[in-house]
Amino acid sequence: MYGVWTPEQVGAAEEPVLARTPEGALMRRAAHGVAQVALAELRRRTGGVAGRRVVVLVGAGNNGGDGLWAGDELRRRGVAVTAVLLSPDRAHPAGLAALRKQRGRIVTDVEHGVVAVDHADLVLDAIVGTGARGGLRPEAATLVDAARTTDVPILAVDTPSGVDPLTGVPGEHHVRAAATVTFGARKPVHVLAAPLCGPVTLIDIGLGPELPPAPVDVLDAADVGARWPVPGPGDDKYSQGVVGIAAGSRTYPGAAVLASGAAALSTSGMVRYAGSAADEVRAAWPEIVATDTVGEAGRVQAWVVGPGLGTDDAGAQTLADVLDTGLPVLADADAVTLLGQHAGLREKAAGAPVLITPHAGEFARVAELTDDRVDSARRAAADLGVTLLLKGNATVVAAPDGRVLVHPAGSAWLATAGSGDVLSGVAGALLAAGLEPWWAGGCAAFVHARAADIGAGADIGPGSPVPASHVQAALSTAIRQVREARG
Ligand SMILES: NC(=O)C1=CN([C@@H]2O[C@H](COP(=O)(O)OP(=O)(O)OC[C@H]3O[C@@H](n4cnc5c(N)ncnc54)[C@H](OP(=O)(O)O)[C@@H]3O)[C@@H](O)[C@H]2O)[C@@H](O)CC1
Ligand SMILES: Nc1ncnc2c1ncn2[C@@H]1O[C@H](COP(=O)(O)OP(=O)(O)O)[C@@H](O)[C@H]1O
Ligand SMILES: [K+]
Repeated sequence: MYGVWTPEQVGAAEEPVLARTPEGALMRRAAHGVAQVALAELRRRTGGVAGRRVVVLVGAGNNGGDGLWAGDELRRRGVAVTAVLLSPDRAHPAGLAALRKQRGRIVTDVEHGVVAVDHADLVLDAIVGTGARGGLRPEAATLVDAARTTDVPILAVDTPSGVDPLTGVPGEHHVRAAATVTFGARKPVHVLAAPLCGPVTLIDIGLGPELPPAPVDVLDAADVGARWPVPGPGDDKYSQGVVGIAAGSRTYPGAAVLASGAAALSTSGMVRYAGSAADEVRAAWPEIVATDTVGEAGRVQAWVVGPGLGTDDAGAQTLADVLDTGLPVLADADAVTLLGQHAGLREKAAGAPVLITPHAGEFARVAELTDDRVDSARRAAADLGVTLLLKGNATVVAAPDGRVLVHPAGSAWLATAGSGDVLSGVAGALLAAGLEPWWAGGCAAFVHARAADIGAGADIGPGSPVPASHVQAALSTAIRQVREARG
């Protein structure tokens, strides 16, 4: 597990470190990290460094200072460095003097900057970092667009310019980095907009002791593998936690098959299905015990309710029935919509071990969703008194006590119909096995995204579209992989 800190928290942690270190030392350390990664990128992409062309886009703040000092170091290694100053009068004075001394080329107009970008082997984006406010200004936007048009690789300094460091929301013009070098701590943008950052290298600048507890956690494979429920010698089919699935309908039997099958693949105990798609579930998964109603289902240790359920009175009654059991409940899809429609159902859910899993549209039915997805999820979880998993390329899981984790999917192959049904089955199985909702949501999101990459072949190559039933089929491999990763 690793932490993510807000730009504000990182800024506050920097202050005491700046106060006890020689002036400029922190920036030099940061810039050294940038230069090292830039040299590695040049070697990897062009086979060498001497004579290679690097263009540094330099903003007026300390982010620009990082870029200038990195340019100085690259010059010393024989790289042809051009710095494009976006605010020539305000460029970091010491960094600029250092680069001039190394006979770096300095350009102060956008036209020449665009020509330099066109001929670059690598661009360093040092336009703006944690001090970003609003969308990129016109000159910066022109240069960023030029880099995108020529398809030159961009190494982002701290954060990709034009992407909000706190929310990860990209402005109209923004950098899409091939890689990012960040300092002191990872920031939300690195996990909320991971595809715009590329692989992120973290440079230690000594902030560790000054940082507060991380407001956002990111799970790794070992965290998930260590918690995945597996049977022990004394277990039987009941003792591992039986999961009940109340999903699907005559119109949407597929949701029931996808959720139930995913649950069966996620734990080795037992899955019960209750609903009007019992025939379809039995046909696809003979090991699942299927009945027509929740009342007939027999004992379970957690319920999944909602996928393909319908939002009519019968759906509302089913949701009420499972909430009344007091067992852990995973409420997805139509169950989220029903929670939005009925205050009485929200009351039943509040304070109970409930995990709700809305996509953005469903989220808006239960709470306000702003650009700040982490803050929105945290507030909604606290207000509703449930754990909330907000779906998307970066999944956000928020507990009512304020804990938040983000899982960056890595690819977008999950953007396919029915994949959410698979997630609900996985998370429900984990709830039944006794994981608390926050961990169940986080572990399920991790394995789900891994299964999509395996199903798409994105783990071994560029990948190809993967239907939800193949995501479901890849769950076993994904679970084996996380179990192999446990410490
Ligand atoms: N502190 C430290 O010890 C360390 C800090 N470090 C580095 O400092 C960075 C933070 O530096 P920072 O605070 O100077 O802010 P920064 O990101 O350069 O941005 C401010 C400048 O950008 C401009 N600007 C703003 N918005 C803009 C936009 N949309 N489009 C275009 N321009 C925009 C804004 O202009 P203004 O509004 O003033 O006109 C101002 O000039 C941090 O990310 C890390 O890289 C490392 O060296 C490690 C040690
Ligand atoms: N662009 C994307 N990148 C990665 N994952 C995505 C993307 N879009 C959606 N997902 C994931 O795919 C799943 C879709 O769930 P959902 O919207 O409920 O679909 P359905 O209702 O069709 O099953 C969620 O797990 C979500 O996080
Ligand atoms: K930047």
